[in-house]
Amino acid sequence: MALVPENLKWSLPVPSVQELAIQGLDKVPPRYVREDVDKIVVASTSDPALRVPLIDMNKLVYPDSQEKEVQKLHSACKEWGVFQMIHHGVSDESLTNMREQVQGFFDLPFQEKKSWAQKPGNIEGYGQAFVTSEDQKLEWNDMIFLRALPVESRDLTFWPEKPRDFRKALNAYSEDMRRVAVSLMRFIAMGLGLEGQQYSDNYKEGMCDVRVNCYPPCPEPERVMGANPHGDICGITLLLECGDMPGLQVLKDGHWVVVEPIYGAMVVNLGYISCRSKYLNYQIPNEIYLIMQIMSNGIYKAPDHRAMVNKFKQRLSIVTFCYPNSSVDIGPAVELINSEHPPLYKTLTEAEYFHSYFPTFVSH
Ligand SMILES: O=C(O)CCC(=O)C(=O)O
Ligand SMILES: [Fe+2]
Repeated sequence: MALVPENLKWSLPVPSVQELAIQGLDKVPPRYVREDVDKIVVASTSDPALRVPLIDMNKLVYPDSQEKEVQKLHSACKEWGVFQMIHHGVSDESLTNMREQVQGFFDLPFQEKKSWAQKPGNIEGYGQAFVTSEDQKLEWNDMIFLRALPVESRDLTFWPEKPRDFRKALNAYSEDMRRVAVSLMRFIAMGLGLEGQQYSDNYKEGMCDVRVNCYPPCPEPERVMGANPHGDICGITLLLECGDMPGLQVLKDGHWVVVEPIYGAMVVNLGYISCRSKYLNYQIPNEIYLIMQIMSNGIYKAPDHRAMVNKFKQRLSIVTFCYPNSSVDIGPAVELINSEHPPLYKTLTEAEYFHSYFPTFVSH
């Protein structure tokens, strides 16, 4: 059973940003202008210590390099909550197919894309996310959000049939992403000193939602947000860039750090159930409850991140939110609890987890 907060279940219709962008405006409309864009940005190239960690899945797998790489993964999860991962095992063909289909979809005329538009009362489909009031500031972003796994959760009325191979590519890609989550969880658990297999098994039948973000070129990129600062509502997020233009930024020690795309790498971030009313337009209590953070009893962090946009180039990102199986209880790993480290979180079923912290969450 998937759970969605009431106020995330629908989005008010607002203009397509791609359609706005082709009008050749020299100023952005007032609803997109943000006076609060936090400008403390540190380019990752300026300071090696502020470069997002790089993890090599091959090194995690091979016995000779495993111990060292697991340690590296552990510090990445602890200090950053985000890393780039190479040699993740997904074929170039699957990545390329998915990129091409996604690009092809956003290249369709607006009227065609609208065939798969969001509908009232439903979060899936093509449109703009989380617009809940007429005076809310808008993000410079069009997107399509689809539940991809388990297969029974799919609603094909929202799955584009154009380009022709979109559905096929997404089907294969989502299975690939779940496999990556399963392998990676083994090593994340090992980093915490846990027996990896069980945590990895927890993701085998898990849910995957896919969101493709399209950030069109913007006449005043420094005055808008592509995606507001937020944390992801899931276990782990796997992000694939479609090109080489940076946009994603991660908050680290008070600085926004640019994540420079590495061709073929995935960006992995630990997801949380978050709630910074400062950032979000919807009201959720002011605490952070993080699936990974709970599992690690507070050892790991979930990063706030945001997306910035570019004056001349469109950017596309393909984001997969992976969750553990819905039958798995969410709570600190028992192995991490002892008299020196009491549990920081209660153990709850998935349903209790959503309901107790987020009274507005309802099942659908
Ligand atoms: O496009 C990006 O770089 C970030 C997108 C994101 O954070 C999300 O969709 O949750
Ligand atoms: Fe995100």
